[in-house]
Amino acid sequence: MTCIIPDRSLVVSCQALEDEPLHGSDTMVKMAFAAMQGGAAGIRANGIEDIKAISKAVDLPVIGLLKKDYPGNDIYITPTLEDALLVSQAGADIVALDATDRVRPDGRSLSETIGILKSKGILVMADISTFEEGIKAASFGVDFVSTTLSGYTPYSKALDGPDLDLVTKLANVLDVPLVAEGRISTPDEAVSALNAGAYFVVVGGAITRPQQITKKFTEKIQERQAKIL
Ligand SMILES: CC(=O)N[C@H](C=O)[C@@H](O)[C@H](O)[C@H](O)COP(=O)(O)O
Repeated sequence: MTCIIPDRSLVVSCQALEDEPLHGSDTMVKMAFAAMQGGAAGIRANGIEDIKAISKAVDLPVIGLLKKDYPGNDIYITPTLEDALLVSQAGADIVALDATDRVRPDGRSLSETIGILKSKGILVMADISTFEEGIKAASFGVDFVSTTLSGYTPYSKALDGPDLDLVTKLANVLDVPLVAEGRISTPDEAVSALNAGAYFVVVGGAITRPQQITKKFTEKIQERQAKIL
């Protein structure tokens, strides 16, 4: 399969929600530029404005998503077909969507949603949380399966680091590229995910969320203080 994102490469997720200090398309474009200068092969971006701005300004493939809350529903990554179409129209080269085994807010099944997107020639990344969800999403014809939501559904295990077990198991059986995403904090963890069979890795907070990076330092320093006292 020809892929617009090279094998064994790094995609940087440049996202800042409204309540985060770096929120805003100007900042996210700068983050994406910085990622490109560092050698990233692609960008993952959230929200119509950020997707438009980044895909216009940065010459890298963009994996787009739309984080949106629907009252009474837990799905928040590109929850509906309409959201997915908006992401595609905004200029995303690949549309990432929640592909967990949960009821979608628009009442469409996952297979129907994927089927419609594929009939329009849209590349789809399935964000899953378990092995079974990965197998199911692949059978519905997605182009990529990503471990994005492992640890973020009530029925998946929340680990401190990346879910390398899930990466290994899915990479072994899937015919479509398996993407390792979620809690990859160091270059060594990224390499471990590639060694486990990931086609490419997506790294977010460890590169683009300075408040998260700072917290790692302050926590270590506090731990040291606690040992001394
Ligand atoms: C669970 C969820 O909502 N993940 C989101 C998906 O787009 C982003 O907030 C993450 O930053 C992205 O998946 C990369 O992961 P990490 O920031 O851990 O490297």
